[in-house]
Amino acid sequence: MEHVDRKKQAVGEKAAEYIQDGMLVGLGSGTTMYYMLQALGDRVKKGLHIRGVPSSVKTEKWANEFGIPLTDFSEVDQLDIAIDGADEIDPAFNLIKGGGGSLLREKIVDMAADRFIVVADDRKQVDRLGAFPLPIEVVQFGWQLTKKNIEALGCSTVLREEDGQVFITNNDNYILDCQFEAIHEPKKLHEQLKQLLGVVETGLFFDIVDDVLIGRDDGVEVLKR
Ligand SMILES: O=C[C@H](O)[C@H](O)[C@H](O)COP(=O)(O)O
Repeated sequence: MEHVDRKKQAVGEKAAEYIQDGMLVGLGSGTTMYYMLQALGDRVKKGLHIRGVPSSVKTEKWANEFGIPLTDFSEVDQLDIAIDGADEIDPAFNLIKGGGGSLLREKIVDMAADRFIVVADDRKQVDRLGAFPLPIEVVQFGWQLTKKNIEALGCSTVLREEDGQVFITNNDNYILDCQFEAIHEPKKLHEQLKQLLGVVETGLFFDIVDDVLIGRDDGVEVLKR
C-alpha cells in the first residue's frame, strides 16, 4: 500500500469510530471515504445498527459491497452525522470538494447532518483555497455560455473529461474545473457563482464543518471547530 493510502486508511478507520448505534449516517465520496466505508462495514458485521445515505453512485456501490444498510431522503430528512473527504481545507475549515465530481450530492448529504466530519490526508491542508481548481457543476445545455460567464469572475476553466470523454456527473451535468489565482472570500465567490444561469452548484463548502481528521506520518490529528 502506498504511503498516502496508509494515511487515508488511518483517518477512514478513525472516522468510523465516531458512528454510534442507531445513527443515520451521511456517506461522502472519494478514495479516503473508501477506507471509512470498509471500517464501517466491519463494525456493521459485528452488530452495529446504522443506516447510511450515500452521496454518489460509487459510494452506494462500495457501501453495498461492505454490507452497510442504506436509506435515502424519501425515508429520512435529517442525519446524525456525515463523514466526507475534501480536496482542500483552509484554517477556517472552508473546503474545496468535487475532485471526484460528487459535490452536489455531497453538499445535500453533508448539510443534512447534525455533525459533519471531514477526513483527509495532510496534503489537503492549505493556508488559502484555490491551488486545486474549483469544481463547478453546470447544466449541459449552454455550458459554453456558462463557462464564459464564470471566467468573467477571474478564472480559467476546463471542461472535465475522463478517459477521453466529457465527464458526466451522477446528476447528468458537466463539471467545469476553475482555476482562480487564489480564493480570498469563499462564501462571496460561491454566492457570485450561484447567481449565474447554468451553474448548479459549486465545490465551495463553508460554515458546516465540525471536525477535521488529518492523516499524518505520525497518526491522525483531530482538529475541532
Ligand atoms: O467529488 C469528490 C469528493 O468531493 C471527494 O470527497 C474529494 O474529491 C476527496 O476525495 P479523495 O479522498 O479521493 O481525495
